[in-house]
Amino acid sequence: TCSHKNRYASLHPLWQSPITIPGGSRQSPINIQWRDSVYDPHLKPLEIRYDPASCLHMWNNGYCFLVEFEDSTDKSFITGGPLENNYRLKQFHFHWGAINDWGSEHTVDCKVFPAELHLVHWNSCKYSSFEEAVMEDNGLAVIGVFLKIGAFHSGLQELVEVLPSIKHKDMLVEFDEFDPSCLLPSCPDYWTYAGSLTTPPLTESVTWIIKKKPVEVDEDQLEMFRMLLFTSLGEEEKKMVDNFRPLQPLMDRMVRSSFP
Ligand SMILES: COCCCN1C=C(N)c2cc(S(N)(=O)=O)sc2S1(=O)=O
Ligand SMILES: [Zn+2]
Repeated sequence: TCSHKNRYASLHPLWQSPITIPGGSRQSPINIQWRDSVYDPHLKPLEIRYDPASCLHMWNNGYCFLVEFEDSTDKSFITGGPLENNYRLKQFHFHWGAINDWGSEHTVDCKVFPAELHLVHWNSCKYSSFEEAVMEDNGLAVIGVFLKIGAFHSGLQELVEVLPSIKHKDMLVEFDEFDPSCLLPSCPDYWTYAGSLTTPPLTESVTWIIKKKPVEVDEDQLEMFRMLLFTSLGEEEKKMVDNFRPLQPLMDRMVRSSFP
């Protein structure tokens, strides 16, 4: 197991006692042990089709900030990769730390990244709504992208500039014409495994697709995430940081790689 540095010391009440759900056999996040992952030559390339016009708004839900998409039709979706069907984009959000030494949910060979992007999609072929898909096997597909400190990211800057307007829990702002594919690395390589939501309801309905290559953002951009608050206007201010779940046991799961 990875050394549990004091990155778990100051977690959001949600994760003070890492909630383990009774009978959970495929919980997320996990440490991806590169040498234990199995190359699967049958994995297809992931196809990503996002329409910037389907972007609706950005809001602070008291745990992270998220950008939500109009999902009444297959305007923005993914298919291919490990997926049997089309999965419609519902929202994307991030997890990050109080400092750059930690923040990601998944780790690779116990390496922690300062932040992690999650693009949440639901199986619009098998289910008629996101709410239904969240509870069902193979209902969701989440793409995970690691963030590392490096060059300024012009696409991310469009999000960063809006953060001050959603500083407090439940604040929402209109946001449109944003194409989240600008947040993905150009390298197609990924790992995939069967897992769960990393926040309540922790349902075991997620096909995880974790990109091998991180994207670079600069430290001022990541520092802007930390100006957000978990708390509502008028409450005692609590900075929105360390909103990641502790690592969960792999149990008898296999992690497949799309690359040899
Ligand atoms: C009916 O909706 C129930 C709420 C479920 N959702 C809320 C989250 N916090 C959430 C976290 C997710 S994560 N961190 O596992 O990607 S995906 C996801 S979500 O599927 O969008
Ligand atoms: Zn997430």
